[in-house]
Amino acid sequence: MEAGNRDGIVVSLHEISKHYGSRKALDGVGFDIRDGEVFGLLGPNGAGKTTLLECLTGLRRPTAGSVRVLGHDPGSRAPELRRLMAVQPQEAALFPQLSVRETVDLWASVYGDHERVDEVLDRVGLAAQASQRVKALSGGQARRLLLAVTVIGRPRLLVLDEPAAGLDPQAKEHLWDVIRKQREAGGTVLLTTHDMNEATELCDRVAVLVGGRIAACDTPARLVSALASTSTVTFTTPAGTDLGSLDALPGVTAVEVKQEAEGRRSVQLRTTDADLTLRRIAADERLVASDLDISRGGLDTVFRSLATESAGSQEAARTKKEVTE
Ligand SMILES: Nc1ncnc2c1ncn2[C@@H]1O[C@H](COP(=O)(O)OP(=O)(O)OP(=O)(O)O)[C@@H](O)[C@H]1O
Repeated sequence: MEAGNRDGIVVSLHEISKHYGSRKALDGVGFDIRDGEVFGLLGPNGAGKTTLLECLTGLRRPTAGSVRVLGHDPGSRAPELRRLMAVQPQEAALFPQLSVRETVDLWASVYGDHERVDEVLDRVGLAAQASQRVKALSGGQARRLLLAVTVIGRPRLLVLDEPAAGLDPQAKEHLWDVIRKQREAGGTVLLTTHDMNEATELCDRVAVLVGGRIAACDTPARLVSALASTSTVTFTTPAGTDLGSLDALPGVTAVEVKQEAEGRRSVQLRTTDADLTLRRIAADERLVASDLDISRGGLDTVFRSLATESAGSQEAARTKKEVTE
């Protein structure tokens, strides 16, 4: 095992705050990332995700708190850390005149131990473009190349800021494959994403950052079972049907008519017991219900409620402060 992660902790953040003048971008953030985890950082625009990644990769110094990455202070720019942690570079780091293979060869030459160049090109979906010049690549292809140069040195920790942004579905598959291979090889991944499906599919744990604070941190499944308690049930019924009985069904918290057309009415219910609600609707002959459907709460439901709740409580705290001042 590598020095610095004997306790199985690759990243350790404790009470991190970062202020830009009077703006608090991060406010007492703390969590650990374990060896071999794919860890997702989620949060609405402006939540502080990039700032946190910058503190973690040594690009910024936090105003307060401590960061350890593989046993090092990232601000120290330890050469050991540069070898162990790979951060996806910006497009400006690429030389337009080089070919795709020459680019990856060049990055590989920096590392003593590295993956086979052709194997990595294949993994990111650029095998067919290996001889093409960088300047002739499309935006999505250039992002694949950036991913290739990030993983070529077999990093212990891979840090990716919104890696899926701007990728087509096939390129996303390649990205997910790269991330899964990193985990299979025993590596750790930290990524930010706005895609809840991606977070659910890929991440072992996620932290939801809202207004510079951690609103929740757990596995996607545990967050969903703890926080996304309601599901949506929809069905259609003949227009004019009496819907009065629906409110009284066990678990139902809201009933809404979504649409009425051609003698049919589309009804949507929020419920904490989707299976029971569905059975009762199907069994109620007066409803003549058809097109019954359930949409269970997922990580997107959790995300929306955490973002709204935290934004609401921060607004309330600000108002209270203004009132008392
Ligand atoms: N260099 C800076 N100077 C001043 N304020 C900044 C600076 N960088 C970020 N901020 C502010 O800090 C807050 C957090 O920004 P950050 O870019 O970390 O958010 P983010 O979660 O990455 O957002 P996004 O999802 O939009 O990329 C925002 O309010 C932003 O305006």
